[in-house]
Amino acid sequence: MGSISHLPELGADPEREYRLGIMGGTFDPIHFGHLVTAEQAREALSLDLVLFMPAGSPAFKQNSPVTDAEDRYAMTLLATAANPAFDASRFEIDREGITYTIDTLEALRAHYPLNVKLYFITGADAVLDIMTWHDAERMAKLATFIAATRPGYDINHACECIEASGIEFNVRYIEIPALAISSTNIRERIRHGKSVRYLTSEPVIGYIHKNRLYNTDSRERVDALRTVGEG
Ligand SMILES: Nc1ncnc2c1ncn2[C@@H]1O[C@H](COP(=O)(O)OP(=O)(O)OP(=O)(O)O)[C@@H](O)[C@H]1O
Ligand SMILES: O=C(O)c1ccc[n+]([C@@H]2O[C@H](COP(=O)([O-])O)[C@@H](O)[C@H]2O)c1
Repeated sequence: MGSISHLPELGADPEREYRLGIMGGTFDPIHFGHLVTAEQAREALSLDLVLFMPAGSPAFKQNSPVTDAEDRYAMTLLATAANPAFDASRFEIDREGITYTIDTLEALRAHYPLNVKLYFITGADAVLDIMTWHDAERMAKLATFIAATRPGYDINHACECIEASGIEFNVRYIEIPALAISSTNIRERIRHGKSVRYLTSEPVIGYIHKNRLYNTDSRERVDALRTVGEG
């Protein structure tokens, strides 16, 4: 499974409880919806730190093309750099195979002493199907799930689905300022030459343009190279 390198120190004082937030996502690209969600969760649950964890090979996106993990990690690093309570982790992108949250939570649990509590942050869409995630019952024992409201998704419905599953998830629901931003929409806008300013941070936008991510040009370039390679 591999160890988690470069992890921040937490849990040194055995008399104190520490709270570690994990913001998991594909982050293709990371945007202000992710950052607001993490920051509001940090404040609402008094988290000591939020670790942004780009998924290496997202379990539910096996049939969709996903941008190279190094690019998604670089953008995550750029977007989180200015917040002292945020950190970006390579753990899931350095792991081989399909990325399952259970593997990450088990590794974090083994790494930190028990006075460090784990909080996995999700939006209302992702939390809706946590009962179908790999090894959901074991996962439910390792972390509290923070479910944040997201425009277009019904948090009450998510709540009902989780209850109906019969798995005893510990879920905390939080209301956050609504930002109807998605990575899909950002990718679409770039493909059509539209502005993505104020949907994600300037350094992320700079990185996208410098590396020609998401635009038709780069897609055509990849296809052309593939054709040459095959020919
Ligand atoms: N605007 C938002 N408000 C609240 N939560 C969000 C928002 N965007 C994403 N999230 C949450 O962040 C986590 C990671 O999301 P992800 O990286 O898949 O972004 P996405 O915008 O949903 O991407 P895509 O459009 O490619 O599916 C998920 O738990 C998701 O619910
Ligand atoms: O472990 C699983 O089976 C699993 C299935 C779907 C999603 N997840 C995690 O949920 C987070 C959001 O996923 P996504 O695909 O919406 O970006 C991310 O950390 C994923 O690794 C995890």
